Amino acid sequence: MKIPTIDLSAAGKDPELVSKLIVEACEEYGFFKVINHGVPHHIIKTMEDESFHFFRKSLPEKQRVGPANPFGYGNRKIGLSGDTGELEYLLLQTNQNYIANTSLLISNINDDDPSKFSNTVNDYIGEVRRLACDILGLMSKGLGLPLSVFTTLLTDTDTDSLFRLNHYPPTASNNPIGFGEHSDPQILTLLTSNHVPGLQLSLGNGHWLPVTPDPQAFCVIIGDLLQAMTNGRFVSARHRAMANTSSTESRLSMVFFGGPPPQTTITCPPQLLKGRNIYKPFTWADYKSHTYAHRLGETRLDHFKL
Ligand SMILES: O=C(O)CCC(=O)C(=O)O
Ligand SMILES: [Fe+2]
Repeated sequence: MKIPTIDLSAAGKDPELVSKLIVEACEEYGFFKVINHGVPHHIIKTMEDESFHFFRKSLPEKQRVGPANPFGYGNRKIGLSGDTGELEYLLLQTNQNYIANTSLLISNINDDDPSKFSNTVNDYIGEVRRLACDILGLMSKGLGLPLSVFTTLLTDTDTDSLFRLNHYPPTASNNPIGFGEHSDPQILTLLTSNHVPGLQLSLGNGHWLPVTPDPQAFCVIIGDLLQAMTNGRFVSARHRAMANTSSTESRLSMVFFGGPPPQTTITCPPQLLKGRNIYKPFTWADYKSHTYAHRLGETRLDHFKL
């Protein structure tokens, strides 16, 4: 079993081939890596530096940006339904007002330049959103759909995308789990991490495939909404992160979750529908309420099966 790695620079010359490889990876794993993705290295590096700068602050300082209810700084508690893991995180909405306000709160702590964090986050999000749209465009092409069916959901002014910084400090705790098994609820996730390992992909039946960390690559993870919009043809990948057992180094993952405007109806486009619908139509707002009310590890999409 090997995680597919797709060279996006080949899409210029042979978009049909790259689209086909992406569709195959989405059907088989719901998970693949992309390289030569065009996100400049310095944008990723600056985001990583700013993240570590934040996580190095004292606990009471970080807690001023929390609790994550659901947004802001969180420590060990994941979500509001009792899940826990060996990590701390910062979960952010991606709209500019929210980023500006959070950045003020963060920079006030140490009298940092208030625009530093917001500029870094905005630059990063701009790049990963562009990358997410490139990938969604290639998926649509591979599925024979109009190119914009999925991308408009992320470019709409009301797009409900999130950005999450996960910090896994070295831990001697007995809890082996950093971030428990789950699928991401949105459309598409783009994750990059530093070189410390931890991420694992579920192969079903209790088997897990460790994902070799590659700071030059992005992991692309299919979310529940894309599984519903393809009527189950694409699978949302179940994954988890193990606690960081390195003795000295911290693990950092930076995760963009591309989500649609809350009132978007999620259903399979007629051109793609073969046979009958597996899922009843629902809005993203409905799906979020359901998600927040349940445990991380539940197969939340099953609730919307017909
Ligand atoms: O940190 C990781 O590698 C996984 C994090 C994750 O799955 C998430 O934030 O949804
Ligand atoms: Fe995830």
